Amino acid sequence: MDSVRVKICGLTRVEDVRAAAEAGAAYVGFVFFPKSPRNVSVEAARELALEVPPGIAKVGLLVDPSDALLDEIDAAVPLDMIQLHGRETPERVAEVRARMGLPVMKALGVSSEDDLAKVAAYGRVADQLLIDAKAPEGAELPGGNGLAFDWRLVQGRRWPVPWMLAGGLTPENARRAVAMTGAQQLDVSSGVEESPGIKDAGKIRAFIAAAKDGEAAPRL
Ligand SMILES: O=C(O)c1ccccc1NCC(=O)[C@H](O)[C@H](O)COP(=O)(O)O
Repeated sequence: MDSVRVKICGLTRVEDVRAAAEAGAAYVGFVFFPKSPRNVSVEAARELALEVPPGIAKVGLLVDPSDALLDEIDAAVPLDMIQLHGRETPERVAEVRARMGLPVMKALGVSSEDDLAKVAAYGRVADQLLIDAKAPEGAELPGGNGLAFDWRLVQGRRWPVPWMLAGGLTPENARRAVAMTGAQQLDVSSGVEESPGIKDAGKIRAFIAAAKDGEAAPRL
């Protein structure tokens, strides 16, 4: 079995990019969402992206982006993947994918079985799915809230494309998350922070070690 792959999302500092790379992250994420404490400007994202060693995928996270913003990012930031974390329709996912010429990961917020009905439609247009906890009603942020959903909802499920588990993951629960859901990819943001937008190198290391260890654990 391949090793579990981890995405460290919401990086804002060069030292955090280095910590993620040294710890063995497979993906790093940059958030373009002004209301987020993890928001980075296009210029800052470019600087951070240039620090990422080859072999680690650089993901740009956007929420219902305009074409103008996509074009600005495309011109300046060397990304490998786009993550769409808003209310993008399957048609818009396909448009963004074509416009950027990059693979797209579509985030789906989950709180009940009904939310998983969208998997088939998005699986036809997205390259990957990010299965995250649904943001609470009225929340400022559509993701990065440190909330988990009931992992039993994804146990034993077959997926049309590769997927990542997200939402409320921490160094303490990452091993169990892998063992329980069979996820081969985990995405984390607030669970490896010392404060919003500021990552903790020790937590990043502990998270990635726990995620990889989960693979060897008996399935729960
Ligand atoms: O992290 C943010 O600030 C953010 C803002 C707007 C949309 C999405 C955002 N984060 C999404 C992520 O990819 C997170 O890693 C994912 O939701 C899990 O977050 P957490 O529960 O904090 O680990």
